[in-house]
Amino acid sequence: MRVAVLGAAGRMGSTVCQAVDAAADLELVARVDVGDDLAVVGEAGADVAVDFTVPSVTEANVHTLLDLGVHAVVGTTGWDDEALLRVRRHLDRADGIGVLVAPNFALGAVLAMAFAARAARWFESVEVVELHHPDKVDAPSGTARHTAEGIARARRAAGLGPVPDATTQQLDGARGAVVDGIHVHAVRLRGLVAHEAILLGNPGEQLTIRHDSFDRTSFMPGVLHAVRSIGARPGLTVGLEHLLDLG
Ligand SMILES: NC(=O)C1=CN([C@@H]2O[C@H](COP(=O)(O)OP(=O)(O)OC[C@H]3O[C@@H](n4cnc5c(N)ncnc54)[C@H](O)[C@@H]3O)[C@@H](O)[C@H]2O)C=CC1
Ligand SMILES: O=C(O)C1=N[C@H](C(=O)O)C[C@H](O)C1
Repeated sequence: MRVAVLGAAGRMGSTVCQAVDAAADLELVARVDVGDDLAVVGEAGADVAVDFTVPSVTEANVHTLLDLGVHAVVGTTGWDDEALLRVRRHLDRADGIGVLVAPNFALGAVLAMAFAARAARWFESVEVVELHHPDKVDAPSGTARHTAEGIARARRAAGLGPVPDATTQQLDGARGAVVDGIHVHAVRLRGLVAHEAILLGNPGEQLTIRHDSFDRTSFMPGVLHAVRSIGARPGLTVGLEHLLDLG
């Protein structure tokens, strides 16, 4: 299988290039970074392109890949419902092509999100705290947004109301961002890579579900699994959980 990497000079892109290079069944045929023409992906005969670029360009990259007939595995964050809908519509005209948009490829992070959604219906309170390196450009993390959305969906399905919160006075931002009714807090600290804690509370007890990526190699098994699987999954898939039978 022939693989192109977009954002190849970045922290994630360079790690993906190493992982693809080291995989006997994959061939790295194009390394693309800022200023390069995406046409090289088609010229190199790539079957799949992996995108770890920046939120401001990732959607345009995916549309170009679809025009080139190349499957896409996207780890870049910053996607909203409108952008996903535009890709879905484009896919209607791109027969047999698959696109995966996944906010986190670490298997432990995907499991943490699944566990949190499973636990959510049994707890009155829940908040999400994400902690990252300070070079990250978006907040809250894509993972935290996806986590909060999964929790909110599970709470709605169980008929739970809003989380309790008596706050009537606050400094702006003191209670974090609110994603689908769930409070999400973002920490940026030198030395960190990517971490998330989901705090679930009931009278007299707390459950904490925590995941830590200490190194970007943690994302590689999930990325390679997606690269190998996406060709058999036409259309748009959001979240690696759907490729791991956890969705
Ligand atoms: N889904 C997941 O498991 C993970 C997702 N991420 C996300 O991946 C993205 C990248 O993260 P990092 O590698 O840490 O960032 P980074 O800043 O180290 O790398 C981004 C790279 O994209 C390049 N780039 C910018 N515009 C481009 C364009 N138009 N075409 C091609 N390349 C372009 C930059 O020059 C840079 O080399 C972020 O959105 C981050 O949140 C990060 C880690 C894991
Ligand atoms: O920017 C990062 O580093 C990460 N971004 C993703 C996110 O926003 O969720 C995944 C992981 O947390 C690392």
